[in-house]
Amino acid sequence: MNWEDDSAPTAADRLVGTTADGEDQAVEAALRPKDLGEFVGQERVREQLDLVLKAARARNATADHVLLSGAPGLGKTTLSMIIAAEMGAPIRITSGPAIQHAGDLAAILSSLTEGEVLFLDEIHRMSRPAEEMLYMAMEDFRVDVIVGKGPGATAIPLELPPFTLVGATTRAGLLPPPLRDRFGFTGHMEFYAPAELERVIHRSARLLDVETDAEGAAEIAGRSRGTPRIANRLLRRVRDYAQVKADGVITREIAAQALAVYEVDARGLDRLDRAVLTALLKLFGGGPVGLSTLAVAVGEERETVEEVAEPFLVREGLLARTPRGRVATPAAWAHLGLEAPRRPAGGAGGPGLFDA
Ligand SMILES: Nc1ncnc2c1ncn2[C@@H]1O[C@H](COP(=O)(O)OP(=O)(O)OP(=O)(O)O)[C@@H](O)[C@H]1O
Repeated sequence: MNWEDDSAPTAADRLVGTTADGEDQAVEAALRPKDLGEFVGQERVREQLDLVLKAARARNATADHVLLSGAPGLGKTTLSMIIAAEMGAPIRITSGPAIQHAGDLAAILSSLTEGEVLFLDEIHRMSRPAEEMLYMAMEDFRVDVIVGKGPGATAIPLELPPFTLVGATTRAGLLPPPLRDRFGFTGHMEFYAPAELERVIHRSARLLDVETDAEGAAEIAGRSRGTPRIANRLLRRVRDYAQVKADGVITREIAAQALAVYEVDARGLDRLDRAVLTALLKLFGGGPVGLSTLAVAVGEERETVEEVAEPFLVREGLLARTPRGRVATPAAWAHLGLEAPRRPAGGAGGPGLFDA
């Protein structure tokens, strides 16, 4: 396999992408943990949430509104379903972008039943008027429905049954403070440690009826970028490989071979990530180089490099964004098996950013 193939890498349909495609959605439903006990990792959020829910149950009350923040695929939807299950309540699922008008939200809110959980994904992308309606609904369980237009418009108050709003966002910082303050509990979801992802993989393998040994699960976990959604997706691709090329059992060797075919390397970098790093190292000597130049070099849009490839490379400590441009770290050279050039200390170009 040739990682440095010339053809342009593409961001579409990434095996290590964080959004769920059609296949993911179908399988994810079957793989979702059903209660807090089954939910792997996120110890602090789980423990705090457990208290919130137990206390609400003891008071025979509806649970406080919950805000879950964190990257896609870390389990926010799963946790909202668990909250409903633990409260013995039904759940309604919608998302910020689906609520364009305050009327859309009023229709949903007015049809909720007592104690129901309303899961609002991407809550930071809701329209302003809907957001303002939500303030009152969360606090007073009441909305004002505006009837008519202009000077003749009247507000008709509508009582709502008590409900629990579970808001999810990848960008907690984008939420206006009045909205953030109305949540009784905020849980921040962290990326998962490899050992936690191994547990996710063993659990999913059991549910999918695939035999996986400890080392096989560890190999997949190490390439899953701290994200259960990616771990589950890689597991399914490795399962295919194990069935077609071997006896169906996932070992370290089989997992490594399978993921080499899919171009996901030992650290979870895919073709696009590697193309960006390779260009940075080989064409620009490790940088600094401007984002636009780097994007042209890999034949991608600026936004793709900045929003799709870079966040993980930065998180992994392979690339740094500096005021002078993108710079590779020593770990990047080591990861691609290349030797960093020695820069003359204090020479013409000034001292290298990572000179000893
Ligand atoms: N803690 C966990 N334990 C076991 N499986 C998990 C855990 N968290 C997530 N998963 C699995 O990962 C997949 C994605 O989870 P989920 O849909 O809840 O993520 P999300 O954070 O809501 O993503 P998005 O922001 O894209 O909606 C699901 O199949 C779920 O079963």
